Amino acid sequence: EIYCTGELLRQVQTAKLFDDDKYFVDMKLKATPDEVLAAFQNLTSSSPDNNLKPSELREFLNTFFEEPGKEFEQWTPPDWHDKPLFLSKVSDAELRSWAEKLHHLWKSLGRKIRADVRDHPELYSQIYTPHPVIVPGGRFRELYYWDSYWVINGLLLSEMRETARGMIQNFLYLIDRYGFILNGGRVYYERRSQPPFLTLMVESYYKATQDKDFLRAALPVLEKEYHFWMQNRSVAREVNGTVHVLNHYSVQVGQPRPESYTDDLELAEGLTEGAQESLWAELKAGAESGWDFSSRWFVDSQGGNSGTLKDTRTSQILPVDLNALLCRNEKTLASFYKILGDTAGAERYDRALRERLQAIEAVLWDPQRGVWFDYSLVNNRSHDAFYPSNLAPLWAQCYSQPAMGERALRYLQESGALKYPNGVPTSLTNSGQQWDLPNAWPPLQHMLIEGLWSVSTEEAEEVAFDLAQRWIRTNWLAYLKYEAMFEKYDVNGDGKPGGGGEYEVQLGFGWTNGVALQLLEKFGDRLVSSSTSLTCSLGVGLICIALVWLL
Ligand SMILES: OC[C@H]1O[C@H](O[C@H]2O[C@H](CO)[C@@H](O)[C@H](O)[C@H]2O)[C@H](O)[C@@H](O)[C@@H]1O
Repeated sequence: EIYCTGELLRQVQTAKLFDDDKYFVDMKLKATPDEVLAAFQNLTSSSPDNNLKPSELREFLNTFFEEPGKEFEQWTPPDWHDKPLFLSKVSDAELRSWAEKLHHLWKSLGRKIRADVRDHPELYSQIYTPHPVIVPGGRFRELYYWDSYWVINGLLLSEMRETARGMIQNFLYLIDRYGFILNGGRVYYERRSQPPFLTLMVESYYKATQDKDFLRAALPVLEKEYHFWMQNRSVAREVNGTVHVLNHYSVQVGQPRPESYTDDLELAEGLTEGAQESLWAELKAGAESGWDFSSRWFVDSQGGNSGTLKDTRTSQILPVDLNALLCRNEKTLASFYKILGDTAGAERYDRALRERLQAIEAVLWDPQRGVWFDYSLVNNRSHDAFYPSNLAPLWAQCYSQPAMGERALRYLQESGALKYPNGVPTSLTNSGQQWDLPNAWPPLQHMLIEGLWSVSTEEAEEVAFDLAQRWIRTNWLAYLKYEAMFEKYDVNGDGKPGGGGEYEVQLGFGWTNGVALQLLEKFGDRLVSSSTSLTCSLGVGLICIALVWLL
């Protein structure tokens, strides 16, 4: 009550005292929850209809709440240092100096939670975690689960191993406490997770440090998270007499999201109570997917993949990327057991991996189109729209025949998604939602580029490099214009931040910086900052060389 549900939350949010509903639920209490609720009850019982006027609510908040941000103390990552080695891999001088600036940004995104949050958790929506974190930035003041994978990879390139290790330890702590990892570090995120990337964070850390003791300590906790997904987020499907188990996002909480309360309330206006509850649960499942929100989760009355936000049915879709991610988790867990010499453990996850592969190929792989599609449980058929997530099995290396990789490349080339100057859009549908055209998101670009690179043919590697070049160029151009990094970008225009959805585009930005650093490190010997040279990289060859020479 107060931060997640109840009358106080309802009255404050519907009075729209702040531009963003997240503001109120991030405020700190000045008195105990009981005292605050009793004072509220007192006031409302003496007001007409038990409703306070906006001015009374404002006064009430001034008395009992502090502005957001009081939960952190000043902190600079102690392992930050000038000139990490990877910078020397970036040949283009302008990109190298920009990479240095990105490396500096970790200092402004670092947060340490005050001990008072640990000692008086009832006064905060912030959840205490023992180690400092790198946050996404802007309105996202707290840690976020899947964002942290790209942040940690960036930190490891920046040689900030202590900070990366601390972030992983926070997640292990959250699993011990909740049985799974929350969407983000606030009490209002307590009932949902996000794409399960912790095992891969540990893999990145292990690759950088070879620390077997850390791996040994983490492994039982990683297994616990894996079981959470298998026990609470799985569905069985029979195909040709064989039962396959696949995973989906699902949250059984039929109330508006506290941090976007009025959006959810307004969207559900006019629906029956049951339909409202089910829509709110589906929106929360959408948030759990990390793709909040997208036409990808729309299921219309005919069972097709069109509609509006009101048609969100996330739990009714078996998503390609979630299953590819779990497949990669299974492979990685098996490899951890092998490293630690535990053959039985390795065999357990090798078996899970074999079963996953069969399930993905039976239910999600489309042999005609040569790619993987999300599967709808509403009418037991695929949703064949384009999403970069359709190629996630490449990134996870979760497919049985090398030819499938080449076919998926062909699918991508024929999809129309490669025609945009700044990267691959999240979908080809402009729904006004932020996980749709024209937005392109850093994690999706990175997974696609890595996936194509892993196909290992010259053609696939060239497409991967070309996408990396386009992405770096748009990030860099936007940085030149705004001196900022954004959570998402527009696939059109010259360095244009993304838009749409329920909040303003945010600056900072954790995963964007992590992805840019990874691409700069991987392709640093070839990436260029100027558009003349970009045309060269796009294959205009000799004419281009002559042009550069003339200029
Ligand atoms: O407040 C609205 C929603 O905001 C978050 O989602 C978006 O930002 C996250 C942090 O960068 C990112 O992980 C997610 O993919 C974005 O869509 C939050 O995670 C949602 O739960 C929340 O409802």
